Amino acid sequence: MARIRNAFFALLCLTLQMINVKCVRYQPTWASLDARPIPSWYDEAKLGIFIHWGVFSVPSFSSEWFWWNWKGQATPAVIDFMTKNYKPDFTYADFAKEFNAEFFNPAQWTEAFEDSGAKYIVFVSKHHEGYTNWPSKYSFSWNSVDVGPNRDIVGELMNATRAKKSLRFGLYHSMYEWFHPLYLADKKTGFKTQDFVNKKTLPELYEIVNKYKPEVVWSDGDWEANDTYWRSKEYLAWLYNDSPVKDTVVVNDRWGKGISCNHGGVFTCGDRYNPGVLQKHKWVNAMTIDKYSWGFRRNAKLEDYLSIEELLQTFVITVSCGGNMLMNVGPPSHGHIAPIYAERLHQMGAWLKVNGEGIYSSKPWTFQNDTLTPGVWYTMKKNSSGAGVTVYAFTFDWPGSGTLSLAVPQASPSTVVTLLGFSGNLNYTTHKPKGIDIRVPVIPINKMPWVYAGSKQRTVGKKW
Ligand SMILES: C[C@@H]1O[C@@H](Oc2ccc([N+](=O)[O-])cc2)[C@@H](O)[C@H](O)[C@@H]1O
Repeated sequence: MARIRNAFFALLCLTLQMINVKCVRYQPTWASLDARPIPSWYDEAKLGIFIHWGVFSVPSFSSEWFWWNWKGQATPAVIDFMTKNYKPDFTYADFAKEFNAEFFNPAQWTEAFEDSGAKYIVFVSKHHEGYTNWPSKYSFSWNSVDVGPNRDIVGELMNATRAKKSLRFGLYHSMYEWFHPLYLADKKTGFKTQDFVNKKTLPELYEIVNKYKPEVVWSDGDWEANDTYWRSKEYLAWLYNDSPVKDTVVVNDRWGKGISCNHGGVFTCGDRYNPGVLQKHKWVNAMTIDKYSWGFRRNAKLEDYLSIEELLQTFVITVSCGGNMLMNVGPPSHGHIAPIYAERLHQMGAWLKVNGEGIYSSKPWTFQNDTLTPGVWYTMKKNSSGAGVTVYAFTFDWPGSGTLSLAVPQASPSTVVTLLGFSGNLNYTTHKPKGIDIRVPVIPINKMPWVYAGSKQRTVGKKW
C-alpha cells in the first residue's frame, strides 16, 4: 500500500515539475535535508534581534544560566547572592511568581526592533530552565499563563511582530532542560530511552510551529545527546514538507551532538562565531550586546555593553564574510527594553538608514577585506541594469590624510565613486598595478551622514 502511494506521489511530483512547480519531499536524512536551499529572505535580511527573557530575568544576576550556576555548578558568587538575599527555603520556582511583566508592551518592543533596521526577531520560547513563554499543554504550571505574567507572551509578541511589515517572527527553543525528571531519566540510560523527547521536546516543537508559525526555528540545548535521540531529522522533514511554514522557515544547526557546523540550515557553530573569512555555507553570528550574558543583568556596568562602534565593526565583518548577525537583547523581568539596549538598537538603525544600501541583500565580494588599508571590508551587489557590480567598502577609520587607498584591481577611469548619504561623486586616481586612491571629501561635522567615533575598544569590565 505504501509502495503504491509513494509511486503515485513520485509520478505526481514529476508531472508538477514538468510544469515548473517545485515538488520535493525531504527525507529524514541529512543528505536530503541539507539539500534544501535556505529561503532567500534570510540572506537578504542580514540583521536579526535575539531576545532572552524568562524566569532567569527575575534574579537577573550572573546570566540566564542562573539556576544551573546556583544548583548545578554551585558557583560561589551565585550561592553567596542567594544566601545574602533570600530565605534558605527559597526555590528557583519561587522566582516565577515575581515574573510579572508589568511593563511588557509588545508593540513597544517591535517598535524598537524595527527601529534597529533588523528584519526578523528570534524570541526565546523556552530556555534550559524549561519555563515556557506560551501556555504549553506540555509544561503544566511552569508556563507564562499558569505562573508569572498570566499572559501568552509568545502569542502577543507574534501578533505585534506581524503588525510590522518589515519584521519576521522566529522562535528559539531549548531541547534539553537541566532538571527535568524525564530528561534526567533518559540521560541515566545513556539516552537509550526517549521519554523526554516523546513527551516533552517534540510535542512542544510541533506545538510552537502549528500555533505561532515561526519563520525561524532556532534549536539549542542539543549537545548532550545525538540527533537520533532527539529525532531531529524526522522533525525537520515534517517542518520542510508539511508544516505551515514549510516554504519560508529557516533553521539553525543545533540538532544533536556533532551536528552543529555540519548539518541543518544556517550554521551557528560557536557563540559569537565570527570567522573573519568567507564561509561556503550560510552562517550566523549570534552575539550579545552585554558581553557576559544573554539574559538581563541588574548589576551590569556601562563598559560591559558593546559600544555602537564595536557592534558595527562586528556587523560589517560578519556581512562581508557571508553571515547574518543575530544581536541579543535581554529585557528585565518587568518587561521594558532598558535604555542602553534601546539606544544600541536605535544607533544600528540610524547607521543602516544611511548605509543599508550596501548591507541588505548584498553578497560577499571577491575580496572580504582590503590588503592595502587595514580595516576596510567589502560587500557587493549586481547592478540593476544587469551590467557590472557595485562594490561597497566600509572603513572603520576616517582617513586622516584625506585619501583612502584601496587595492581594487577592477577600478578604472570609468568607475564612479560615491559616499553613502553624501551627494555628488568623489574624486580619485587609479594607480598601477592595481588600486585606487579616493579623495575623501571634507564634510562639516554637522553634515556628516554618519559620525563614526573610531574603532577604540572599551576597557573590559569584570563579570560580577
Ligand atoms: C544563544 C545561547 O545558546 C546557548 O549557548 C551556547 C550554545 C552553543 C555554543 N556553542 O556551540 O559553541 C555556545 C553557547 C545557551 O546555553 C545560552 O544560554 C544562549 O541561549
